[in-house]
Amino acid sequence: MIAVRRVTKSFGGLVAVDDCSLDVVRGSITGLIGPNGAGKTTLFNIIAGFSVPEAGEILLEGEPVTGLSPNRLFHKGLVRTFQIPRVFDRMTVIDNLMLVPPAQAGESLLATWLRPGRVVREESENCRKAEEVLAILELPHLRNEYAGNLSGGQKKLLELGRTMMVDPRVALLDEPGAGVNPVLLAKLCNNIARLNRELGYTFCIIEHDMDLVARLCDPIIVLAEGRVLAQGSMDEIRTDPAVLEAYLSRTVSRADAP
Ligand SMILES: Nc1ncnc2c1ncn2[C@@H]1O[C@H](COP(=O)(O)OP(=O)(O)OP(=O)(O)O)[C@@H](O)[C@H]1O
Repeated sequence: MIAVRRVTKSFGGLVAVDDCSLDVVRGSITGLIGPNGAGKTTLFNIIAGFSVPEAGEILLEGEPVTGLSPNRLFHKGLVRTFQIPRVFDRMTVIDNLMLVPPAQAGESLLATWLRPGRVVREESENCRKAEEVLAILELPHLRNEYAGNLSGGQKKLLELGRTMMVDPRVALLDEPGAGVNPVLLAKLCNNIARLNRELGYTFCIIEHDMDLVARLCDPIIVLAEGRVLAQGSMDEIRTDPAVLEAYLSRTVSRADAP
């Protein structure tokens, strides 16, 4: 689904992603893990068009997409969420969902005059889809709540819901579990697994919560210093000496820090 080929990105003298190549296989829930500063978010930003690499290439189902804007990639079915959910606080939950589908006729003043039937049809289809998403995520009771009043975990569910509004081919989730209470986390995991199993969504997930990774992800790709250090199942990763070394050395160096 996604091929990263020899991608490099630096900030000043610091090489954040270093000649990195990896694949996200169609239909998988691929985990992307690694110590702080390993380059995970930088790589996500490059894949989703928020940042342009100095070298290398990104392919989406074989098509070169390096440097395309997030908007163009969104239209090609690639969506991403953020560690801190980006929802519209002053809009209701249902409006946050209905706003997502691209190029709605109702956004054009001319279309509302010339093709009112089409605008109404699109809007009601959009509303039906949003209600369906709310039902799947078990959020109908929050339908008319302002997004700004939701808890952090509920916002993460809403953000997942926003990706579902466009039936993405692949969704990149940045730390979906961070700051989410255990009850909502279980719900979030169930939904990701279900979307993968029943609707065939491909996911690539950055996550520090190893329970979540073990529960959802296969394969798991470990990044360290901007490169792929290891990949495989959780059992393979857990016992890989290079992976243990990368995590342990970080823990030790942090413990040594003043
Ligand atoms: N905009 C930027 N300007 C300068 N340096 C940056 C920038 N973005 C990232 N970096 C640096 O690049 C390196 C990789 O950062 P990145 O955020 O991609 O790592 P990460 O694996 O996502 O870390 P974490 O798990 O802590 O989120 C880090 O050393 C970071 O300080």
